[in-house]
Amino acid sequence: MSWKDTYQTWLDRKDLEPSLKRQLAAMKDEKEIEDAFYGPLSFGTAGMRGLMGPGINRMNVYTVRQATEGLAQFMDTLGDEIKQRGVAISYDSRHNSRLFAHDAARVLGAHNIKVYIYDNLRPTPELSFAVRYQHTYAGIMITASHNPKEYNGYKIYGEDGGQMPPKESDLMTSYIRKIDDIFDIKLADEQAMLNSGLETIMGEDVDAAYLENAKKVTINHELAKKYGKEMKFVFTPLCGTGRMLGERALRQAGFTNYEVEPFEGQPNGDFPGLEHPNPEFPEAFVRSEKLGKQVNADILIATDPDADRLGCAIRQPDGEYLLLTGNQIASIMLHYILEAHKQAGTLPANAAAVKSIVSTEFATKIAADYGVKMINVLTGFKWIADQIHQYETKHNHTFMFGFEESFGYLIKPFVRDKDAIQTLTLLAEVAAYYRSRNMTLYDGLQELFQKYGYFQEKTIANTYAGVEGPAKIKNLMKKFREEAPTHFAGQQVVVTEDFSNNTKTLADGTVEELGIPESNVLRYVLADGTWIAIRPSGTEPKLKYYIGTSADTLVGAKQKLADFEKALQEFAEA
Ligand SMILES: O=P([O-])(O)O[C@H]1O[C@H](COP(=O)(O)O)[C@@H](O)[C@H](O)[C@H]1O
Ligand SMILES: [Mg+2]
Repeated sequence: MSWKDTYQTWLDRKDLEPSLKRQLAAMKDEKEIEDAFYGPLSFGTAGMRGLMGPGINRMNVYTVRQATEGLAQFMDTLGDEIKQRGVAISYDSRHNSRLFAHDAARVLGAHNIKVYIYDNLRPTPELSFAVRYQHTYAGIMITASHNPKEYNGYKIYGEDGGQMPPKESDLMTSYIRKIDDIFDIKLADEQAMLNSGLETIMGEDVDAAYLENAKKVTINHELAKKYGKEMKFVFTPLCGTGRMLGERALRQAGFTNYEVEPFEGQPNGDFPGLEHPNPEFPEAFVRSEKLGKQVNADILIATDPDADRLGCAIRQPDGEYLLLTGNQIASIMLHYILEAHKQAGTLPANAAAVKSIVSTEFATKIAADYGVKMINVLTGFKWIADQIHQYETKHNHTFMFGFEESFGYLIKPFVRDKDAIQTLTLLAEVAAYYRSRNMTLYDGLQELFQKYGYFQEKTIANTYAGVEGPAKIKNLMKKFREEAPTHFAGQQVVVTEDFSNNTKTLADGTVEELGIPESNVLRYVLADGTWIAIRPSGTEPKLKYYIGTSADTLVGAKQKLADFEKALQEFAEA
């Protein structure tokens, strides 16, 4: 069916959900209509994500029901035991998240599949936790994470509590694609589901169980006791889900000297004043910085709307706040975890940490210093969860920490996705650790730079929206592959890794295998150790460039980063 035909079938539906009907009637721009109807939403790095509105390439009740119907039909083939184990569901503060979550519950109910759903919004990591806690077969999280307010999304989890890896999500997609009439998906009555016990509401019971597990994050209880009250934080959950669990976790860990940014402490799907409610961006700290200066806070901490990402700004000697990168936050935390365990004599001999291939080598160097193995995986926290699963089955490593440059970290594996709630308490402990040494987090970072080298990284994400977007991104990837650069800013490319065909090509032409699942990623290693990676985002219409470099001085490293960025842009635009 052409996009025009699909559009017509939507126009013809008399019973279309009223708000979608109004929006459809108001759509006049042909490009916009084509974009909404040209093809179905795909499953990317973190499930399905897109603009809300009418159309098959949009998040709305019909596409949510369709995705859930695919999951339900797949679970039908697995038998009653799996269906009784059921599916856990959570949702964030976005518009329609609650509605989509309950619609998903009703679709599952129509297939006689058990549902566990939260009584109110809850963070993504608590959904991952619920899958494991309730032993469900799958999980659904309704969120578009840190995307602008017009977006929503659908993350799907497997029974280990990790987001579904591509093999399973491709299988799911094949079931979803087989559904021809998205307007004819059966919905059960939720009251009847509740009465019969097919649906269970989760709330304080699961929160309490999560918080009990969260106690394991603390390594040195003395630090919070001695220094917890001396340090001042500002915490902003950016109008999302992070506040309730975040505050409880912080308090139980002994950190009570904090303020919650009052406006952003309230869940609000409009995210007023936050075009991107993303702790990666300075705009996320505008309100908390103001409050921070008033109350003289040492640290500002922001969690994204589904509370899986965390960003932080630290007070510098001049009184201004410095926004740390995800790579820096991760490196500081990894160093603390390893150092604290070493001091306590509890660092396991088979300790391992996991990071994505586009994350900093600063952490690799720190891990090596403690004799800890660093394992690299593809982008997507599901790959970190997959490693943890492997360690458990093979008993070969003890998981110490996992992270991605995109502000995602996991400390204890009772959750199998990035977890900003755990991170909140650990970061507070790290700050207390430096306080115990009469230092700030800022001083701590400088100390690590001096010891391991001045590492600097940058992620550049260029947007290619609309119908032509995917082709533009594809052409740029093709250009890098076909006109393979030999140098960037005067440095020779000594290794070219193409993850799409599992090859690692050395300067002398020797080809080796990468041994990582295939993915559309290119990565270059230069003669001076700098690395550059390029990949299309799986969550937004963007092409992402990542650069990581290091030098003996901060100024030197920043200069190198700027030179490589310029060379990369010049090559892409030539
Ligand atoms: O958006 P979130 O916080 O759910 O995070 C999601 O997207 C990030 C960026 O992915 P991409 O570069 O493909 O856009 C991934 O690193 C992360 O694993 C995934 O859960
Ligand atoms: Mg998020």
